[in-house]
Amino acid sequence: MTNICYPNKHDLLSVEQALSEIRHAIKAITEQELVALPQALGRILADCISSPIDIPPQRTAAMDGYAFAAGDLADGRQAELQVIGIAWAGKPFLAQQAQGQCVRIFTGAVVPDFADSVIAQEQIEINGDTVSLPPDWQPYKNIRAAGSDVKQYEELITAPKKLSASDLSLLAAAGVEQISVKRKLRIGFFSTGDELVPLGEPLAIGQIYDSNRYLLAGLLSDPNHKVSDLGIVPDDQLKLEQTLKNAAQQHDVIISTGGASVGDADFVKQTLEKCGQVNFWKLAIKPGKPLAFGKIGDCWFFGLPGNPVAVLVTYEKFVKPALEQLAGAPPTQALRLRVRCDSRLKKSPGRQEYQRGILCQSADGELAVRLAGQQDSHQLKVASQSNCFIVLDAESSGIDAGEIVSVEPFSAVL
Ligand SMILES: Nc1nc2c(c(=O)[nH]1)N[C@H]1C(S)=C(S)[C@@H](COP(=O)(O)OP(=O)(O)OC[C@H]3O[C@@H](n4cnc5c(N)ncnc54)[C@H](O)[C@@H]3O)O[C@H]1N2
Ligand code: MOO
Repeated sequence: MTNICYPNKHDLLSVEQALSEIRHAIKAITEQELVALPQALGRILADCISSPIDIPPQRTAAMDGYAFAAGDLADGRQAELQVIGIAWAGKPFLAQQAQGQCVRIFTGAVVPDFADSVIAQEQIEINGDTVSLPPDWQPYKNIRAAGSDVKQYEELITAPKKLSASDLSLLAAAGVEQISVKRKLRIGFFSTGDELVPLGEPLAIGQIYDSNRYLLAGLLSDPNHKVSDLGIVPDDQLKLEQTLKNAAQQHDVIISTGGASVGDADFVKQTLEKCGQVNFWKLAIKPGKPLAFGKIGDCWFFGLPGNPVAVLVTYEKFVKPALEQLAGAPPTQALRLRVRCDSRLKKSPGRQEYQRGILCQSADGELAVRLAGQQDSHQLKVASQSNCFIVLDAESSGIDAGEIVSVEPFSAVL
């Protein structure tokens, strides 16, 4: 029998210390690739882009109506104008105009050179081929100047930025077809555990279905990721070592779940130590305490705990920001709200807790949160019913119903 030294609670790193360790360790990839605009949604812009053209390229009408030269008319007086042609969007009116004449014009059409004003059709009266302007007509209205959205050579989007639908629309308006983005991260993930069975097979006694790989596949779904599912690895140190070494050759990041704790079949931390380096292991967070972070060759490694809710929390708090940083994305942070909590929350001081909650908004806009259910870290149904984390500081010893708490809604970032 060997003497074993069990780590105690004083070995736990705080959430802030762990995030700072990750921030200092990880450097963004520098490689880029060109993609066509429709493929750029959600990708990370690598270089700033300037507009090759004015947007809009010419002066255009903002209303359906009539284009005329205000200088032809006496201020504040009713006026009759002869309609001499039509300017359509895409089919400009190119002929000359004489004093007292105007052109029928539609929204988006180029405003003829002679005109400096457009009046909306609701404001005029039509008499045959003339229109009469009301006495209160106003000059210089309803014309969008060339470049009034963006001037030629003006910067359209500053890099780095995760490209949104509005960004793609802006780039398309400027005629930009190819976009330089950061290359995708190659990410491999696997589950460890002799008890795990893939979907489609019957369960023998003691076995459970591997749910973590489906959780991770969903969490990792992002246009900046090229993800490989490496399956289930048994609780066998040699097999784990081989998997880690092979996967490290082909990926930027490997993520495992399970085997991260201190049981006799938990080999993740010691295997990481053998194949590479351990930057940290064991955090003052609940759930998610036995999280291992390190490196094998050039490949970053996250050994997440096996409990499914601990996977959710450690992915959101540590893996997600690490992947964003590695991918060269601008940093984001979870939106944190201070709201009333309608449940009593139990907690022992020591670890920062991410309890699963349900955030609601009343008809008058007031926010309140309640506990989604029991908080054991195997309870996936409660996680599935929740829509936010209720964040309790490490020192907190719980709260009474009615107190104000910090809440992080899922999928809301700043
Ligand atoms: N003596 C101690 N025991 C434990 C500690 C501790 O500090 N001292 N920490 C506990 C905490 S906290 C966690 S979290 C777990 C994590 O342990 P492991 O990372 O080693 O995870 P496993 O033991 O492999 O599994 C834990 C639990 O999760 C189930 N599991 C694992 N993988 C999957 C999967 N892919 N899909 C679904 N469910 C999975 C597994 O069957 C276990 O029930 O350790 C505590 N123990
Ligand atoms: O961190 Mo564990 O995830 O408390 O169960």
